[in-house]
Amino acid sequence: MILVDKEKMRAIDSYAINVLKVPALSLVERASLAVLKHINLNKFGYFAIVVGVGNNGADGLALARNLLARYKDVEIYILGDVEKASEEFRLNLESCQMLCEEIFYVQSIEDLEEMERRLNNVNLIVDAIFGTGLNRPVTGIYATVVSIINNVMKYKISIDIPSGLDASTGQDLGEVVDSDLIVTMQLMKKGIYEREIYKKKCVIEDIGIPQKAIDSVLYGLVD
Ligand SMILES: NC(=O)C1=CN([C@@H]2O[C@H](COP(=O)(O)OP(=O)(O)OC[C@H]3O[C@@H](n4cnc5c(N)ncnc54)[C@H](O)[C@@H]3O)[C@@H](O)[C@H]2O)[C@H](O)CC1
Ligand SMILES: [K+]
Repeated sequence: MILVDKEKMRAIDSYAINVLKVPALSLVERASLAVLKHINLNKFGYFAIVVGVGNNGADGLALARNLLARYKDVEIYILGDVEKASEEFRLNLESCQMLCEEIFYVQSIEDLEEMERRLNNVNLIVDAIFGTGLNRPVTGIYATVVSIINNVMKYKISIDIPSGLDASTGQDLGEVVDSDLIVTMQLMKKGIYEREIYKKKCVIEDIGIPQKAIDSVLYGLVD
């Protein structure tokens, strides 16, 4: 099994997008559908999607859009400054705004209290806060939200990486989302594989990153 650290994964993503011209939006969409296929829509109907403002969050918003497309009940919780959001995040947020009434920008203590209250009513929580972009300890409102998510007994899915885990070292950068399932994109991350508690609940999904991107970055194979 190929194992990559976050630097290598980000280099592969970048090669696919910038050299092989794979649209980033396509990768985000494929990531969202890769998670959707692991959700039993006959069993789960009321979702909380918790997003950061990077592309992990974009994956989460694309998943929210696909659930809303099926008239599922979705609440979206946004952490961070949307002004700093990625293009793929912004495009998916625009569509979610047309489909979803329940979009919450979590910034204050009152917002956190409301979130904690509302999470008791959903039956599946999606963690799309941080992926391979996590680059420092999780603190402040992010840490509080991870704790809120971990304290509510609901089925949880983490997109790509359980938020709080360093995808390269496997180090907990603060409290880590204690998800029931981790759907990691394209390649197994070293930080997951080296921690049995995460490895045993992680599935790998192909999101259409060309093998040529992987071979070029990992083995230097170029035409
Ligand atoms: N890159 C691609 O083509 C694809 C990526 N996918 C998904 O995107 C994430 C990586 O996205 P990125 O925007 O680089 O970073 P994150 O979304 O993981 O992080 C968001 C943002 O958060 C900031 N940040 C980092 N650490 C902290 C912290 N401790 N506290 C607060 N904020 C923090 C930092 O600025 C980051 O930029 C990848 O995991 C995939 O889920 C697609 O799946 C496929 C295409
Ligand atoms: K995540």
